Amino acid sequence: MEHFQQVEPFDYVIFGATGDLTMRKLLPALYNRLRMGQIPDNARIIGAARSELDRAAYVARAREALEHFLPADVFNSGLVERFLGHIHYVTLDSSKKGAQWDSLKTLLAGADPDRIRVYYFATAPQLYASICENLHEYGLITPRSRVVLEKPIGTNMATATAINDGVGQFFPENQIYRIDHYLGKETVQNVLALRFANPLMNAAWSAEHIESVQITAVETVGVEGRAAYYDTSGALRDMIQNHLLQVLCLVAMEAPDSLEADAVRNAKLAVLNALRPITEGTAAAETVRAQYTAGVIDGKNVPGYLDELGKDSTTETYAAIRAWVDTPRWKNVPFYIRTAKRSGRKVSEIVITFRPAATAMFGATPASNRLVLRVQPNEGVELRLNVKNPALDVFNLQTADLDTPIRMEGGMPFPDSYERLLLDAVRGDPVLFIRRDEVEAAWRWAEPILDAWKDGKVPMQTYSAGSYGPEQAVRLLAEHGDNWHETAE
Ligand SMILES: NC(=O)C1=CN([C@@H]2O[C@H](COP(=O)(O)OP(=O)(O)OC[C@H]3O[C@@H](n4cnc5c(N)ncnc54)[C@H](OP(=O)(O)O)[C@@H]3O)[C@@H](O)[C@H]2O)C=CC1
Ligand SMILES: O=C1O[C@H](COP(=O)(O)O)[C@@H](O)[C@H](O)[C@H]1O
Repeated sequence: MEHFQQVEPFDYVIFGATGDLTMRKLLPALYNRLRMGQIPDNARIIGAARSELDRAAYVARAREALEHFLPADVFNSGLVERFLGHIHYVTLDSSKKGAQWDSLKTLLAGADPDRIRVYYFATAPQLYASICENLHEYGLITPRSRVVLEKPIGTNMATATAINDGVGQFFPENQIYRIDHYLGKETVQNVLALRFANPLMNAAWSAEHIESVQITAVETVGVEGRAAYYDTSGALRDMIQNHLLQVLCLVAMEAPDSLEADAVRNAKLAVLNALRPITEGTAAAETVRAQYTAGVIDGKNVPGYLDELGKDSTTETYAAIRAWVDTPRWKNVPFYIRTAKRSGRKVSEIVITFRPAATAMFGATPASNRLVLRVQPNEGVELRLNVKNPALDVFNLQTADLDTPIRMEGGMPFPDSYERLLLDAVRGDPVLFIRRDEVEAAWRWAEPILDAWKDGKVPMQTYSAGSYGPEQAVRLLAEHGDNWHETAE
């Protein structure tokens, strides 16, 4: 049975409290932690946004959101009312100074000054610096305050640096928690357990035995209600610069000395710094970008990206990249990364393909061992082995998949990654959050790719909604005799 430990009393101030992220993810996550007995009775969740609402009106919105976003078997009206009792609201334009900040100050002053304060920025990143400036000016930053920054941390190196500088002027790095919800996913954290707690894996975890690595995160949804954001972002900024590079780091890093935040972050940073730059000259060979056209998903017709947007756009909804980690451990091992909106399936997985056995004793070369870490859905680990085919009287091989689901006791679904991360910030545990130098190293690698795309060095491909993606992405692997995991079935 997992043990959820209560945390110290806290005030969680959410800037952007009326927005999609708060309603869809943050409030349900905090409610679930209350259900698990983790939220102290006197903890407060303080919403802040410009909308002029009193506490009752905000609580009514929060109740509606919980009704809408929580699964029916998790929604318990008694517990929901208890949860709503923790909620407060202040109307506040965080870009401006003025009396509204005094209301927040008065509310916060009602608790012990040593109480943990988490300021969660679930609002536009352009506001982060001014929120911090105001928090400082109104005396709201205490030694036990921390700030959680939602992505995107910038759209390129310059804007990321500006955000980091703006926040860093008022909060030291050890009080800044840059959230990446992929790091809160159980199977992503399991990469560390699998690699470093199993000598069997650890011994084989290098170019000597590994032929290639695939990291996939594809989804059936399109841009939903977020077209305005997504069209200025695209697949590379939305998923690869952050989530998938973080996953790549965990797969590729050297063993950290401990699970302390800086040990893990230093090891990840070394990987980011070792990523081979993709330049205007190599982008066409190493990257593929594409937009979805109309298609069918789950039996339903869906429009193409441009029709959904209602205008022309050069934003990619699919990206595939062949990345190289230039360290002795990963010499000549391609890391294939891909992400897509409107794919035919929702899958996030890490696939490690091992080199085939170098033996002639079975006639044909045995199939490569393949390790699949299923991040979602059906979290689990799958290992393809060669075994003797018992059906024949000649000695022939067949493959057999060892498949272990990873489940909570009692078959309960895993907590949403936000649940863990929100409370890690309360506990002051930054190991699953990203340090400034990691964000900037990721931009140093990603930005030249975006530049090459903007300069037209890589043609925009198309793929039908519901398909696996553009043909060119298949070729990216075929050049090395590889194929994407689904095409191998
Ligand atoms: N939605 C999602 O799934 C995800 C979102 N994110 C990130 O989270 C952040 C929020 O996203 P999302 O919830 O979708 O955005 P929304 O546009 O839905 O919400 C924005 C929120 O910010 C508030 N706001 C806007 N301007 C101000 C201001 N000047 N002062 C105070 N509050 C303000 C809005 O409320 P009001 O108008 O009342 O002021 C609203 O509560 C963004 O950085 C986004 O990139 C990251 C990952 C996923
Ligand atoms: O950060 C984001 O992630 C989601 C995908 O997350 P997942 O946990 O469902 O895999 C993606 O839909 C969204 O565009 C992106 O901003």
